[in-house]
Amino acid sequence: MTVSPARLTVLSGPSGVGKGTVVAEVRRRHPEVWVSVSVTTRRPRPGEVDGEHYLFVDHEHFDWLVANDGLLEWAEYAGNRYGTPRGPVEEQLAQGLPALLEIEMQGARQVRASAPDAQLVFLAPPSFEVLASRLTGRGSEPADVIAHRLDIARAEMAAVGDYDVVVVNDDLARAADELVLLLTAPPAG
Ligand SMILES: Nc1ncnc2c1ncn2[C@@H]1O[C@H](COP(=O)(O)OP(=O)(O)OP(=O)(O)O)[C@@H](O)[C@H]1O
Ligand SMILES: Nc1nc2c(ncn2[C@@H]2O[C@H](COP(=O)(O)O)[C@@H](O)[C@H]2O)c(=O)[nH]1
Repeated sequence: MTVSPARLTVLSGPSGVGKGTVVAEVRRRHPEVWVSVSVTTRRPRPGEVDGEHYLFVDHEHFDWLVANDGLLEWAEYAGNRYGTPRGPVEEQLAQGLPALLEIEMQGARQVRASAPDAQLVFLAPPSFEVLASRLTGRGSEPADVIAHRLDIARAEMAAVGDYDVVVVNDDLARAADELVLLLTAPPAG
């Protein structure tokens, strides 16, 4: 895969749309694609590995990272906090290599404000009903958390105009194809 010159790409979209699944498919095809590992105060789900899926930290550690400018962006989402460690992303970009963040909307807006050249990609579901069924079918959250995430999803879907590109995740292979193209496209301008 020939990647574009140093470029920060943000993949965002409602919980359950398939961001993690599409990124995993892209990395299955192109293991060299570098994806940031976020910190979170959320508890690990069964099967999630510390340092691989997330860096799982307590609230004190998260506060310390915020106070010491250790996060490129961070947000509170559905009762937990999530953030992108600044150092690894800056090191990647400083080497002229691309970096991919998989984050929610508040964080995407912060990246836009601090890095206007970043490419913001919105992963959209084929319909709200499909989104609800994917989130429920994943079986990782109780019903009240799913309802909360779907409420947030309504606001996120309404903000699609904030993004540079929309990729519809109806078919996994095609959505992955589109993300690969975006990661290899030269920066606009
Ligand atoms: N194109 C697709 N077709 C059918 N099912 C899909 C597709 N993409 C993802 N899924 C399924 O949808 C569910 C949610 O996917 P995933 O966990 O990747 O979403 P996510 O956007 O990363 O969620 P979160 O933001 O909560 O981490 C999973 O069960 C996954 O297998
Ligand atoms: N602003 C940020 N959002 C992030 C980050 N890492 C993940 N996320 C997003 O949080 C929600 C919930 O994730 P889940 O793993 O609990 O389902 C989802 O939209 C993620 O994309 C981050 O570093 N910053």
